[in-house]
Amino acid sequence: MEKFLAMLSQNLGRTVNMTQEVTVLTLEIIQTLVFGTSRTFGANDFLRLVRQGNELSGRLHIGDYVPWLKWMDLSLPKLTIAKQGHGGESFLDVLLSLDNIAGLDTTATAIEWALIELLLHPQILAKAQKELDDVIPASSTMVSEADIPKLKYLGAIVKESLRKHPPPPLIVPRESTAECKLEEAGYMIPAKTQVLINLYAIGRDPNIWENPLEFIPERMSSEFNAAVELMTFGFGRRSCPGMNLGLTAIHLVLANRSTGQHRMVKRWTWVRGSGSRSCGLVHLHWFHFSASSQTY
Ligand code: HEM
Repeated sequence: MEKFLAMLSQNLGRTVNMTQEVTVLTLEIIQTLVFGTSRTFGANDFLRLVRQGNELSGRLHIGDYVPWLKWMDLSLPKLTIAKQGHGGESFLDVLLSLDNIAGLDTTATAIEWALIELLLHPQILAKAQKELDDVIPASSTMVSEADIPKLKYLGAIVKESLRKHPPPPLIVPRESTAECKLEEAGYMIPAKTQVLINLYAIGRDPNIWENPLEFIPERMSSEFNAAVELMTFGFGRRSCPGMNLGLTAIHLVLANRSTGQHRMVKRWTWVRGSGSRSCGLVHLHWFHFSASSQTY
C-alpha cells in the first residue's frame, strides 16, 4: 500500500493508469498473503495471463453446452498456449486451480469502480474526505484496518459501489437438486436445472432501488449487509472465502487514497485524465468474469 501511495505521490499532476496500478496493488496484496512476499512473479506477465484467462473464461464456449461441438471453441487453444507457455505446472495453473483469479480481478475491479464513482461525484469524495478528517487523527499517516468500522460513510460508498457494479455480475452457476417453487415470484424451477444468479440485475432492479442508476451512498445504512442482501460474495458453502480480505483491501485503498496524507501530508485532488483514451472513461462495463470498466 505504501509503495502504491508513493507511486501516486511521484505522479502528482500526471495521468495514471489506475486499472493497471490497482491491479498490480491487488496482486501484491494477494501474493504477500499467499507467498509471504510480493515479489514472487513479474506483475506485467502475470497481468497479461490473468487478462487472457479472464477474457477467455467470459466468452461463450459452445462445447460447455453442446459437448460434441467443442471443436468450434476456437478460443480454447489460446488458453492452453497461455498455460503451456509458462511450462508445465505454471503459476497460472496454480492460480486457476485455486480460483485465485477471482480474488485478484474482483478486488481490483471493485476498487476501480469505486474510484470511478468518486471521480464522477466530487461532492461524495469531499464528504468522504471530511469523514476521514473528522475520524482519523491528523497525526496518522495511514488509515489502518482498525479504523475501517469507524468510517461509516466510506463503508456506504463501498456498499453502493458493489450494488451498482458487482465485480462478478453473474456468480458461479448452481444446479437445482429438487423441484423448487418460488411462489411469490411465480417461478417453478424443475430439478436438475442450471440456475444463473444475476447480481447485476438485482443491484439495479427498479422495484427494489429508487433511481438504481444513480450513485447514492446515503441510501446504504450501517445495518445494510451487502454480502447478504446483494450476494456480492455469493452464498452457501461455496461462497467467497476472500470476502473479508477483499472488503478490507477496498476500504484501505479508498481511505488512504482519499486522505492522501501519506508522507506528503496533503490532500490530493483527482481529475479525469486528458489523454485521448482516458477522457472517455465512463460507465462502460466490459464483461469477462468480472465486469470492469473500459475506456473508449
Ligand atoms: C471485492 C472482492 C471480491 C468479490 C466481490 C468476490 C466475489 C466472489 C464470488 C461472487 C464468488 C462465487 C461465490 C458463489 O458462487 O457463491 C467468489 C468465489 C471465490 N473467491 Fe472471491 N471475491 C472477492 C475477493 C476474493 C479474494 C480477495 C480472494 C482470495 C484471495 C477470493 C477467493 C475466492 C475463491 C477461492 C472463490 C471460490 C470459492 C469456491 O468455489 O469454493 N475472492 N468470489
